[in-house]
Amino acid sequence: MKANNCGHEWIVSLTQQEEESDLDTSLVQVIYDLLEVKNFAIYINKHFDAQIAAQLINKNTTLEQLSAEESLRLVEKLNENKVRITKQSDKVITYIPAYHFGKVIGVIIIETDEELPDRVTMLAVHILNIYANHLSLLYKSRQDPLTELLNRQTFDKKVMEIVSGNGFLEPRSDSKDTRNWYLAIIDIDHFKNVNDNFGHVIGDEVILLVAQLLKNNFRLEDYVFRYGGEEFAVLFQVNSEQECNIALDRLRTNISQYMFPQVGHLTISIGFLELKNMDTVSSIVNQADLALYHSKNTGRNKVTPYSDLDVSEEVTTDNSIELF
Ligand SMILES: Nc1nc2c(ncn2[C@@H]2O[C@H](COP(=O)(O)OP(=O)(O)OP(=O)(O)O)[C@@H](O)[C@H]2O)c(=O)[nH]1
Repeated sequence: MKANNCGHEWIVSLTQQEEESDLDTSLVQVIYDLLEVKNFAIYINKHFDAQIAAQLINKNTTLEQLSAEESLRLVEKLNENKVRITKQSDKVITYIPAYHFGKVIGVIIIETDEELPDRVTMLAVHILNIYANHLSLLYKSRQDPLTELLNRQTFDKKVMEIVSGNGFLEPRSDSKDTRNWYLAIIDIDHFKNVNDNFGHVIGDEVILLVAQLLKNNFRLEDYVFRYGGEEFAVLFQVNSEQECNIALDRLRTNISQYMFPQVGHLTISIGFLELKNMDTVSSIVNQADLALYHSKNTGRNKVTPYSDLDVSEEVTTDNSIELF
């Protein structure tokens, strides 16, 4: 895709993307067209969070890949300089930062024989700005407005991406061992009483506080969703079902000990399962749901693994039935 001098076609190509992965593909193509060299690597922090390492967008780069620590350090360094150029033997390395609201959220590293013309560097800066703005819009469209957790539409997509092995969610980079993906469905117990006794505004505040407690109890790279009104879902990686049970039980205890303003103490019920050998989002959710119902039906304030259920009578054979 060639562009005229102002890069109009490139801007159109970036801003028409509705999926993050398509936006990334478009950025890689645009940068390639602009530079006319293949020796570049694009690192972007998709979480807009300085504590999380920027991830490599063009995985087939010919440049040596940075570790998480190196990319964190590089992004931090670029906060002090706009574009940075270094010379290494006969190579020129150009670092072009990607900004979002004044914060560096990523970088393009380019290796060339000669210094890049100023016009090319400036166009790359502008393209990265447009990319970052569009990325942030897509990011916001995936969030629930009250809690800023990921929304239900994003949940379906992410589960599908995990079980289809499309690699949208990568294995945790700091672990050598194999971690598996788990889904937990979490529901506030007797939440109707909160609304009835304290009103919907306090009810909303409770939902917001539970959302924050959930976020605090999981890692930044885990995915926490507002699944429905007072229902939440979490996709996260751990080594074993036992480890998963311990983590979720810790969350259950933390919430039961938390003093909600005006309302006092509340509890949550949880059902969870490992994501494996399952093909539809609804079958996965149905199973997590059955485990959650078990927690509800056996006294609430509990964590139930789906694998603990005697499912012979309970599992529906019709995957189209949503139990939520
Ligand atoms: N304030 C507020 N309430 C909501 C929201 N979404 C759903 N609800 C309320 O959440 C309540 C859910 O009630 P139920 O499904 O009966 O469940 P529960 O009272 O939590 O009881 P158990 O789940 O059986 O422990 C209903 O009263 C809904 O109106 C929301 O966004 N804000």
